[in-house]
Amino acid sequence: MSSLPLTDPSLRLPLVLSPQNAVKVVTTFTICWIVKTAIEKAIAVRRTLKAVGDCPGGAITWLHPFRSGAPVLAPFFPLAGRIGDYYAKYTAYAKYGSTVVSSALFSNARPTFWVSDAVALKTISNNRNTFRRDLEGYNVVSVYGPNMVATEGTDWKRHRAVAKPAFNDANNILVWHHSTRVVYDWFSQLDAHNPGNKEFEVDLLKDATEAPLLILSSAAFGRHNSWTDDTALENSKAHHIPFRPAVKSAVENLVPKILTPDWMFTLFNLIPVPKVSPVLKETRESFVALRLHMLELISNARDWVSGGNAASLDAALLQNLVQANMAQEDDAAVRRKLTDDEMLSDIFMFLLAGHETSAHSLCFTLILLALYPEAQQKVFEEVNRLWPDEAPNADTVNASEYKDYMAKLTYTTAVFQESLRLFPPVPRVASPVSVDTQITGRTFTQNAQGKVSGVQEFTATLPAGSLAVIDIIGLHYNPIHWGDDAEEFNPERFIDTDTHRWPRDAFLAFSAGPRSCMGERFAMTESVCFLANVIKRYEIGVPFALRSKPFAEQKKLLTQWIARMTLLPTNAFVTFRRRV
Ligand code: HEM
Repeated sequence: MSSLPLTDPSLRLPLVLSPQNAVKVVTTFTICWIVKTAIEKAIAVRRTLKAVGDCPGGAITWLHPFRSGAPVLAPFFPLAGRIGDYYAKYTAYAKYGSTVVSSALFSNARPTFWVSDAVALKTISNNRNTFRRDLEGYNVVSVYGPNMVATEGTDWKRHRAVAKPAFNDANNILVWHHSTRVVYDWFSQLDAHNPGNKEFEVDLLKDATEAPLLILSSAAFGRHNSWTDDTALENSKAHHIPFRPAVKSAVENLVPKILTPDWMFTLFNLIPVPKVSPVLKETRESFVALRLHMLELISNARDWVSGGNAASLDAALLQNLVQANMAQEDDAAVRRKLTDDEMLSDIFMFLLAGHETSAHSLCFTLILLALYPEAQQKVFEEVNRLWPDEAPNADTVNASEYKDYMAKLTYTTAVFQESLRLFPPVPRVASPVSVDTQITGRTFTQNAQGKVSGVQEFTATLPAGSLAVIDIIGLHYNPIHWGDDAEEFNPERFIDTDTHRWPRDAFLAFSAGPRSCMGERFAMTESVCFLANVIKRYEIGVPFALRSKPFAEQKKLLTQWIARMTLLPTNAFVTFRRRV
């Protein structure tokens, strides 16, 4: 009997794969892995959709709505009107006939509840033990370290306790004073370039967004820069990028900074690539320069405090942060102590939170006043009643009367609030759910004219681990709270009368509850002061090129926005003409 010829090479296993076979094996493995992952995900998503129970919706959201890619892809995805679409406002809720709708997040099969109901949102905002902070989503604002916005629990309380006392009445007086100074400084520039009462075009993003930064730098940090003068306070050794451009550039380039690993900055510096290398270089340099500027602010403030001059430092916020950093002796002070990183990061966070939000809101408000001349006329008449002659300028203003001014500028305030309702700078906030809980939503029917009927309460059960979305823009367009004309600009809705009290709980531009905006009074004061002064001096119009277009087209174009750190208006142009 002959044995098998085991030594025959044709019968040996191919221990070394040929390149073609290797490609085949890798491809097969990859396909198997993709199919397996897709099946697992599909099963997990199905299970998640069951977990959302009877809550209307039950859609799949493909992108995590609060991670870096989401705002960038927002103009294209999710598709128009779908749950998660930034521009859908209330459309998705109207589609499902419910103020709370559910979806399953594909990436991690997380049940997600989108909420546009004032009652449910009050529960969410006030119950922070159940509805937590989405800390991972705030990594983007923690480039310099941990800060108030990106912490919770005792750490957050410590940050908040240090900063909060600075946002008092005395600070609002400073805010009014510096807002007047900054706005008059701007007027001198505008008038110098546009003498007489010739009508001229203003690029609001370029020209007006500096104002809140200058006001914040002065009233919070004691840096009294002017529009043209960036160098007066510069200590030339360290910063070749002055403070204002450094802040602006850092804020604008925050997302690229977070998404780009350090080695890429180095690589693109060594190998210059057109368009990429210059942006990365500018990003890196502005963050370095801003750090140096903030350290300089801190160092000056420390000198003041240790020299016993703290009380005369007209920057309460900076003073509080620095004192909390220097705290050493008694227990109470030590409990409030801020580390160097925390203090630096809080300063950056305030520059970020207190600048773009107000700046973009002012752009939208001026655009709305250009589009609605009747509203502009009412603001003008109100301001004229307050200041029948000249409006007080930086030298003549008595800022301690700011409360009286604010009380008399109710229509101007209503215009700004209506602008915040229509274009909330922070359109949505995420809140992970820590334990099984319930919220009250409402089902309804809505006819083609937008009329709502048949409103009925229902209970949505949110399992632990799900995500609640505080849908500020959805809430602001909810007709149950704001009426059938919720899409329209109507400042009167913010004015209380004997028969109408505007729905406070349905206005979340500044959020609500313990994590609400610390700078709300600051922002309202600076914005009302800014608007009153601008309208007293100038008549605002729509850009020349749009004058022949129908109103709907003008409105559509001028109010376009994209989602960035805050809602960013993309066609912020108006005309100014000096009133005689
Ligand atoms: C129109 C202007 C403003 C709007 C619409 C606005 C809106 C908001 C919103 C919605 C939040 C909550 C964000 C979240 O939970 O993720 C917030 C938080 C905050 N805002 Fe504002 N803000 C404005 C101006 C300001 C100003 C001028 C300052 C400071 C000078 C400021 C300081 C803060 C701080 C420190 C927080 C964090 C509070 C905390 O986490 O406890 N904001 N703001």
